Order: sequence, then structure tokens, then C-alpha cells
Amino acid sequence: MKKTENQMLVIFGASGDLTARKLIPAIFNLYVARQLPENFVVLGASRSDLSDEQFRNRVVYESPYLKEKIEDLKENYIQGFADRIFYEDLGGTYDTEYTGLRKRVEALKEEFDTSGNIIYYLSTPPTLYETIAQNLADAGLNTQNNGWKRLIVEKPFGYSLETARNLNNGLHQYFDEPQIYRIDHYLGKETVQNLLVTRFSNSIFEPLWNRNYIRHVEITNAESVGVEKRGGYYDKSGALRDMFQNHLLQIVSLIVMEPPIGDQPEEIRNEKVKALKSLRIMEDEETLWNHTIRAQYVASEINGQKVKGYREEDGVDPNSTTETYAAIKFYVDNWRWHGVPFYVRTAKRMPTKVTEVVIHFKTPHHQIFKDSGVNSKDNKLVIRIQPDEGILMKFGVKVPGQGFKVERANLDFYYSSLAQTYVMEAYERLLLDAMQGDATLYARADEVEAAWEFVDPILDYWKNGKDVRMYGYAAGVWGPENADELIDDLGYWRNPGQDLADDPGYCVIC
Ligand SMILES: NC(=O)C1=CN([C@@H]2O[C@H](COP(=O)(O)OP(=O)(O)OC[C@H]3O[C@@H](n4cnc5c(N)ncnc54)[C@H](OP(=O)(O)O)[C@@H]3O)[C@@H](O)[C@H]2O)C=CC1
Ligand SMILES: O=C1O[C@H](COP(=O)(O)O)[C@@H](O)[C@H](O)[C@H]1O
Repeated sequence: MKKTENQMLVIFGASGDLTARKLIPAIFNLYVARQLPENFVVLGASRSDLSDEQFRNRVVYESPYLKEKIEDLKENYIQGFADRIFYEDLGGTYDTEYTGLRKRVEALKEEFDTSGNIIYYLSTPPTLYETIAQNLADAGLNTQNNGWKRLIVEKPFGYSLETARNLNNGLHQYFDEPQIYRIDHYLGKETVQNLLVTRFSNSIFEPLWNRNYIRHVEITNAESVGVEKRGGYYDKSGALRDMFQNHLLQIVSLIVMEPPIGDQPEEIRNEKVKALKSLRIMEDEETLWNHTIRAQYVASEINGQKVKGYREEDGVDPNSTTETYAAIKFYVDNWRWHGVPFYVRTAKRMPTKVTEVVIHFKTPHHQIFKDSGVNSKDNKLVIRIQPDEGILMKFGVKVPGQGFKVERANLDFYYSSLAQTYVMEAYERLLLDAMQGDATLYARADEVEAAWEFVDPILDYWKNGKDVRMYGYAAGVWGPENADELIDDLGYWRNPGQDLADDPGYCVIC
């Protein structure tokens, strides 16, 4: 068990949505699970005029995100937890000197004996990340001579390769790379981490994990919700920046990477960077035209309820060209993956919420059961990231009786069958890792830049290319029909809405 040293967590942007919805509940769960160190304190900081008590009311006592947990026999913990939560009003301007903050940090350090170890969590608008790092340095709050200092940085990390590089360079002026933890909450999901275990702790998958046996790889990330209250943010971002550049390319890197020499953070991160650098960058318009599809959801009815189209959502430009659906086909230029196409799609307002990876295996080179009814697309490994987390192996078996008729069968495993095991929420796991100084599940500077390097030309083409298509799809369906063009040389997109064990693999969009 790793040691969690005494420390303080300072959250910038503490009056915001993420703090209330994800961060405080994650810390509360760690507190209840006795995973926090003996001496631990949280200091929220933002510009809203709040007292400690008002902040505690907002994020603890009256928090809708803790309500269930409190009711769930945990009310005994609430007082003790809230006593460790404080708030510092940073005042009204962006470049506030952090004198007040420094005094508060010093006082809490003495009172709670936190040994000078501090995590700063940046949960503000991204335009402030560098400014806050600089302000911390100006106030001497980044020095490590009296305890370590770490900086967790929320997504989005940059808006393009150039802005990500600038942000990396900006932060590196005040914090060294080993101090910086770029969060990607998908890496905190058990099932994403399980990709590593599935591949590297079994001897049955890895020998097949290459171009000799794999025909193509398909990844679907679907959300049933629209942009909800984040129209303003989303309209400047879009599916490619919001999900693909970070979460999905992280998943891709875990599928593509070579076996690391060990489980140390840098050993794993080095391989992920190599994987991301091996993605073939799409440069010419013909490839970009053929290998990328974007679309927006349009007004529709889902279960009898009228649903707005993307352009009618609050905060969205009525003439917006921001995509809510992105499907990308690409290749990986290395020995292992040469010639194997990857198909990745992500979208809002799909029929269901699901994220899964499907490894499609090649058909046997010589088919002896010619009239068996064997479907050449039968051998698949489906890794369900969420929900119904699990793994499904699909293969052909003989139908009892004369002859060699073959039917599809499934071997499946569900995480829920490990019912006695407590599965941490992504933010819980990632916060605990940062508290313990383990950066394995955080993105390194070069990793983020390599991902942007791949995404930038697509964004540029979608913005400036000639006659770039923008399709529409009715809210509640599996995207535009034209997305089939991307994959039709190999069949169809798998219908991932199916229950894992009951999966006919048919296509609902063709
Ligand atoms: N909400 C979510 O589900 C997710 C959010 N993120 C990222 O997390 C970050 C925060 O998001 P979210 O909480 O939704 O955003 P909000 O807009 O809800 O909150 C941002 C917070 O930043 C504060 N703030 C503004 N200026 C400063 C400043 N100079 N110093 C300190 N705090 C400041 C604001 O409070 P005040 O006005 O009081 O200063 C506000 O509380 C963003 O980068 C977002 O992209 C990432 C993934 C999911
Ligand atoms: O980072 C983000 O992720 C969520 C989806 O996360 P999930 O864990 O629920 O799959 C997405 O809704 C949001 O737009 C994006 O910013």
C-alpha cells in the first residue's frame, strides 16, 4: 500500500460546478474510506465572496451531490469532514497577489500540521491556468524547500498544439514537469486501466495483438445527453476537442502501445507517447475528406419528448459549425499495427450512453467449414468501458447435429460480478494517486502535445477546408448515415447499445 503523506489541497475555482459535483464528493469518499492522511485539509479558493461556513454549506451540508451519501448512513462523517474544509476569497481580479492566500495556507498548515505539502488543483477557466501558476510562484507558494508542491491541471489542456505547447512552457516556468498532473478522468476509470491488465498480464491476448490477427479496431463513445448547460463552452470546443483529443486518444494509446518494461509511471508514459507519435497524421485533403466525418444533432423526439437541435441549445451560435459527432478513421505507422485501420467515433445525443472498444479479428486464413454459415466477422473482443463494465469474447461454436453449422457464442465477464470490491470513482482514484505522487494515470506534457499534433490537421481542415461536409442527425439516433462510408469496406459500426451478453452485432445506422 502506498503512503499518503500529510498534506493540504488548495482548489482554485472552488465556487464552480466541478468542485461541487466531482471534487468534494471524491474527497468525501476518500475520507469515509479512511484513505486520507491523518493531517489533511481542503482550502477552496475563488473570487466569490463566501465564508468558510457558506462554502461548507454549498459543497457539503446542502450539496445535492453528497445528499445520497449523507443519507446512506454516513451522516456521522459529515461534521468531521466539513471541519476540514475552508474557503479563501481571492478578490475580484485575475492577477490578485496571493498574500491573503499565503497567510491562510500558512495558518492552516500550522493548525493542521500538514507538513507544507500542497496540491494545487486548477479548476478554473483554462485561460487562468498559467496566471495562477505565476501568482503562486510570485507569492513563494511553489517552493519545495518546506514540503512538496504539486499542480493538478483540469482539461481542456490547450485548444490546439500551439496553445498546449504555450501552456506547457508557461507552467514549466513555475513548476517542474514531475510536479504537474494533467488530469484525464477516463484514465481514472477502472475499465480503462484494465486495458493494460488485459493485455499485459495474460498470455492469450498479446500474441494476437497485432496486424497478423487484428482486422480493425473500433471505438465508440456515445452519450445520450446533449450539451446540457455547457453550450457556451462546448460551442468553442466540439466533439473532437472535448472527447477525442484527450479521453479517446488516451484509450487509443493504451491499445496501441508496446509492452512497457515495468509499471513505473515513466515506463508506461514513455510507451504511450511512442504510441501517440506513431498515429499517421492526415495531411492531404483527400485523406481528410475520406477519413473524417462530422455532424450535429438536429431537433427530434426521443421517447415522445421533443428534444432541441444543437443550434437551438442555450449558449450555442444559431449558425454554429461545431460538431457534436465526430468519426475518424486512421492508421498507426509502426511494425505492430501496419495496415490495421482504427475507427473511432464520439457523439452527443446518441440512443444510449456507452463507451466500448472492439477488437475485430481476421478470419482464419484457410476456411475448411465452407458451408458452416460462419460469419467472417465473428471473432471479436469487446471491452466495455461503461456502463455494464466488462469484457466479451465472441467466437464460433458448432451447432449440435449433423454437419458443421457454426453459431456465435460469447464468453463474458462483468465487473459487477466482483460485487464485494469497492470500485472507486475516477476522480477519487486520480486524486488519491496525485496525493501519493503517482503520475501514471496523468498525461505528460509530450503526451498531450502528441495528441494535439494528430488532431490539429483535422481541426484545421474542418475549419478551413474546401466544401467540408457537416451532416445532421436526428437527436437519439446513431449519428449520420454517411458515417457508414467510413467503415463500409469492413462492414458496419457495431451497435454498442446491446447488452454485452446479448449482442447480435447488427448495424442500426445502415
Ligand atoms: N464541470 C465539469 O463537469 C467539468 C469541468 N472541467 C474543467 O474544469 C474547470 C472548471 O469547470 P467548472 O467548474 O465546470 O467551471 P465553472 O465555470 O462552474 O467554475 C469555474 C470557477 O472558476 C472560478 N474562477 C474564475 N476566475 C478565477 C480566478 N481568477 N481564480 C480562482 N477562481 C476563479 C469561478 O468562480 P468565481 O467567479 O467565484 O471566481 C468558478 O467557480 C474548467 O477548466 C473545465 O473545463 C473538466 C471536465 C468536466
Ligand atoms: O470530459 C468530458 O467528459 C464527459 C463524459 O464523461 P463520462 O465519464 O460521463 O463518459 C462529457 O460529457 C463532457 O462533454 C466532456 O467534457
